Amino acid sequence: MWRPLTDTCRTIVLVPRRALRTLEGGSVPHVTQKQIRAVLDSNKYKYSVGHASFVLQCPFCDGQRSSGGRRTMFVNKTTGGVVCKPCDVRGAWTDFLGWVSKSKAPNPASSKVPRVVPPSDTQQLASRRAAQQFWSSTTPWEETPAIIQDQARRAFGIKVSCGLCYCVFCVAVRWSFSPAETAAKVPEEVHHSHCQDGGEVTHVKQHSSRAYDPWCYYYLGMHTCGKLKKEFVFLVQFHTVSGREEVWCVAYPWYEGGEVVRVKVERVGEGPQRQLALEPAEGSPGLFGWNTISSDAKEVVITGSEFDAVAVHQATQVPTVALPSGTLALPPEVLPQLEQFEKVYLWLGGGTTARQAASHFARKLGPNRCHLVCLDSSSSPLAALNRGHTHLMSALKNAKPFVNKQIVTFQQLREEVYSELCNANQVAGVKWQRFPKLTQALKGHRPGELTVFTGVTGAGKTTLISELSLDLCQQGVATLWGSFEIRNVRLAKMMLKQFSGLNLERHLKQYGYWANQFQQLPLYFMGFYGAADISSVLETMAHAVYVYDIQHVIIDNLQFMLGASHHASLDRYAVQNMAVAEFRKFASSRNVHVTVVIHPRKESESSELTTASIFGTAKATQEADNVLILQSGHGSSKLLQVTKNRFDGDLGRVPLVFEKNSLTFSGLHLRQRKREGVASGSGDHAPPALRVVSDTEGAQMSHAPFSESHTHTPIGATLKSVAETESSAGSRPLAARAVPASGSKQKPFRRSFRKKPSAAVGAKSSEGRGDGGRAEDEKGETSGSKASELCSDCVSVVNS
Ligand SMILES: Nc1ncnc2c1ncn2[C@@H]1O[C@H](COP(=O)(O)OP(=O)(O)OP(=O)(O)O)[C@@H](O)[C@H]1O
Repeated sequence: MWRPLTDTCRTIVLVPRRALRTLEGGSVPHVTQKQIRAVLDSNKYKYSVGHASFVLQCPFCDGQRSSGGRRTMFVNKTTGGVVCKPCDVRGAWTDFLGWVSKSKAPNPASSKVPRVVPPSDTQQLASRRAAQQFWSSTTPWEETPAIIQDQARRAFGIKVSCGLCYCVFCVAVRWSFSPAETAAKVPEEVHHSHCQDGGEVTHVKQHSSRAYDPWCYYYLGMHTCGKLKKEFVFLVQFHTVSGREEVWCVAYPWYEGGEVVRVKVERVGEGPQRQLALEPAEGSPGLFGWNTISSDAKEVVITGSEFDAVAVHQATQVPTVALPSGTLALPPEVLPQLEQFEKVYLWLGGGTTARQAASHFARKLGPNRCHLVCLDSSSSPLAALNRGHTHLMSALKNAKPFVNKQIVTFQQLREEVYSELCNANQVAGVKWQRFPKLTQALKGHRPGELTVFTGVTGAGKTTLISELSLDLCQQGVATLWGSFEIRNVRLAKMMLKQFSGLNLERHLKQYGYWANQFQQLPLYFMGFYGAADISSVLETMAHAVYVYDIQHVIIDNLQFMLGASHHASLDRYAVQNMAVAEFRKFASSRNVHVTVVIHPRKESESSELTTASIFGTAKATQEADNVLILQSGHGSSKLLQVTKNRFDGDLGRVPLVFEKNSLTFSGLHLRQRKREGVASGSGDHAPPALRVVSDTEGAQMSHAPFSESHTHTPIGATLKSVAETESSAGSRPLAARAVPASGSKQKPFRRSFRKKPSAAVGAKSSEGRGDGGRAEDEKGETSGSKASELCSDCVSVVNS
């Protein structure tokens, strides 16, 4: 039977692990390749020019630690960041300069230069030990209950087409072995008849000339030896609102130097239940499949998911690795590992998002060696293999070189155009979940566009744009905020309220819980405040796009950024036009969406703003792809007007209602409750469900040993899945435990719901389902007659 949960098989922290970071204004290291070369030359370092890095013998490696390692240091060409894996030295370019000046060695390669930054040996060893201990506590696949095996196959889309071991899922098992463990003897020749699809049988021949063959090893392990030592499915705990929960996960090891250094874990489940984790939580990202790559391999396939990697490898036998965060990011930390390859195939899937990610990654990897693989317009390698494709090898052969030229022909664009036609929905961009009417007008948020956003002073521009960007960020759009008008602490506080849907000043005990969730968003802030030099802002943006794969940059606002004093000699309009042109260029060349807030010129307060009201010349609106205007209405209600939409021309008005407790304009929480009351089952397209926890629970969770659990898929959706798990497990509904805030005796929400029988039912049933605490909670927070007015407004927005 599968192993019971032990202390060693303990809880893990969900990924992507991202901290909210501030990119210090002006202090982002700016270095050119010329400068790096000059420093290396002047210090007499011998180096070669790699694809993404300069490669040199590490001057910091000491004999002991680097034994067996390659003593190779990589200096990133774009950032100047340095890495030497054997001695675990890593740092920024400025660190490197500091070490070099300290060493003052006439012959640095041979002298004893003090190692400056690496973590202590004990730290590194403890981290590796934790990973290996975790890895060894996995439960063998063949010992997992059949029901879990089926669930896992279904969840990961793995079609088992034969009764033997040669399905993709089984094959994946072999990736869990270290080279030492896999030194098994391979029989002279083994024939498998597998992957039957529609009557077609693919015969795979294994040759004895291969010292080690993954598939045969599994074959031997399973059928000759009868038992495997380690597998990759095991039991792990996740922290939930109700406490610890035991769930099945698949573990993907990241190897370095022949040993497991970290394990990525994916929860077995469908849709929003898919969660990721890393053990240990702290450490560098790695590549799945690295242990299968020989040091002299000259080509590699990079996929977005682990099972895609296995599928490609199975079908083509070409060295293949999977990225740590799929199509979301290519962390610079893994670039040195990929330096050895002269040819890199990027096979991230067939959709528009995958294509865009592949193009972005190709620029980071060095465009000249990159080839883009696309089997057809929508399928991943695994899906293709499941369909019985025997053409994965020819897809690799037909891979197109990455086009990074000024002149292209239609022939080169032909497939991309076809893919866009097939994936019209994806091309339209990421949809706002909180603002469906905005999605209806703009269709989505697309990379490479410039949005100009305006509204009168104090209308709520920052508040609204914050919620709009948060909505996208929760869906995985990596976001960089440049707030030149209000400090980052205030901005983050506002976003946290919008994220939790709570007035956290009244629920301080829940701060830890929500902060832990919020911290996992791919959200970054520039450290500028007040006027700033546009070139430093652009440099910071470029750095963030390279290092953090930023997809959305917000400049709030342009007038504050430009300031008055900076360009006294120049016409203000000219300065603004220049800045707008730079942002336009940045958006197009980097394929990043840039949103710029611009104040309007002073106009009569009674009249509505128009496109022509935007301060400056017509340049800003001409350059923009989208123009959004926040129109002030009566009381707390406002309108967001779309006055320009270059994508498909649809214009429109989005009704907004300001909710003071959560500083939101979307009415998300009310809409959520109403839907749960009216419709049964929310489905995949439901907006993220945020939930209320009681103060006591919040406090417990924020101090719990693994309270930093976080999600890969939109956080709200994951929390919702947790709620479902809870209620299905028959645990006490959360609403019953939620502590209502003290205060007002009014019941505005309940009253307004009572007007509509279906909504009233919903309010009641939502209590039973675990989120009704919010109704109790909010009734204490929403005060005065405005509250009841707000509530009926929101219901009407929902109805509309
Ligand atoms: N509809 C609203 N009703 C009441 N208060 C609001 C509304 N919208 C925003 N606020 C509040 O008004 C204040 C100013 O909002 P915000 O900073 O978003 O406006 P802004 O348009 O960006 O201002 P500025 O013109 O100074 O840039 C904030 O405290 C915000 O919470």
